[in-house]
Amino acid sequence: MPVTHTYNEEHYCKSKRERRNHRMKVGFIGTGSMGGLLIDAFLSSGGLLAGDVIASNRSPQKLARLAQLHPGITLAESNGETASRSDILFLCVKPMEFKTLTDEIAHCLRSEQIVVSITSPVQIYHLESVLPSKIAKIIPSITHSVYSGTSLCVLGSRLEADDRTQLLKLMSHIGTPVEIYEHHTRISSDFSSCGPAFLSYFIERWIEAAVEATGIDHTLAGKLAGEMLLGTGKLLTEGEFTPQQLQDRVAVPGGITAEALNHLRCSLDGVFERLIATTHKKYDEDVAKLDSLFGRDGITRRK
Ligand SMILES: NC(=O)C1=CN([C@@H]2O[C@H](COP(=O)(O)OP(=O)(O)OC[C@H]3O[C@@H](n4cnc5c(N)ncnc54)[C@H](O)[C@@H]3O)[C@@H](O)[C@H]2O)C=CC1
Ligand SMILES: O=C(O)[C@@H]1CCC=N1
Repeated sequence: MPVTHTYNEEHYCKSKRERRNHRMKVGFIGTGSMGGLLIDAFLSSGGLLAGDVIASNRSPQKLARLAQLHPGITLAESNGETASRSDILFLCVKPMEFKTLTDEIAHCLRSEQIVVSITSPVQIYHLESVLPSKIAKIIPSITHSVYSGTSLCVLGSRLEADDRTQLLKLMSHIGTPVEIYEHHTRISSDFSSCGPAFLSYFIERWIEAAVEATGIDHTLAGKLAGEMLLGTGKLLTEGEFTPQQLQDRVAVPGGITAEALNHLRCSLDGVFERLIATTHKKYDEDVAKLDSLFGRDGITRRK
């Protein structure tokens, strides 16, 4: 998307006092599934007001729909406009779309702005090598649409203590921000971001088997499973149970749960090792492609 506007930068050159009073503008480039969900969640949670949000997207139809849902947000005419007017800028496009986007917006960004990638394989070093701004990676989760789950935060070298506070405070409106090492991004997002899909698959197969074996109503089984997951989640967080403690508590020795757990132990042997190998293989492939797109030469990769 070409930059079609030149901006009056006066807004960004205010005195410190004026800047303190200035409401933060948060930009979103890419308003698809995740960008749209983040905007919805920030606005409905009260974390942001519509006037704080500026957004752009490759397809204008999605932007128009967003504006209908959230009157008062600013629809930028270009990614350059979103970039230049944001204090915090979320890049919500897919990994292989990052290089084209950063090429487009690099000249619109400044050193005091914070740019956040929401996708796991894009590394802090990729973005620090091509953008002048402070860089963070925050991997969100679909669970944020119900103000739940963890957002995984990796903070780049240019962020200062105030930036960290500001980002964590913003994310705390829609979930629980957790700082992680960048080299644990993949395994952490296996749980927090992919987990809802993995567990839903497990539940779906269980429900299908239950319907087939017993004729229980599908919707009822879904309700039982969902409520059970919610309660289990609460016990593992607020209830301070460990997974092992929960099993011990439910599985009476010699009882039905204990017998079924023995079956699961055998049947699931190796499943999670293979799951982790699968996500990490795909991640490594994506990082390698991004290294090539961003020009690996000259980039110092931090482990
Ligand atoms: N789905 C999930 O639960 C999670 C997804 N993510 C990550 O979020 C990223 C985005 O995923 P989705 O939102 O599902 O993808 P999506 O395809 O629904 O949304 C991407 C949006 O970006 C727009 N776009 C692409 N290039 C653009 C450009 N140059 N300028 C402006 N707009 C552009 C597209 O038109 C589209 O609307 C992915 O990298 C994914 O890994 C991260 C955490 C969780
Ligand atoms: O980039 C990622 O790792 C996220 C997690 C779920 C989908 N995409």
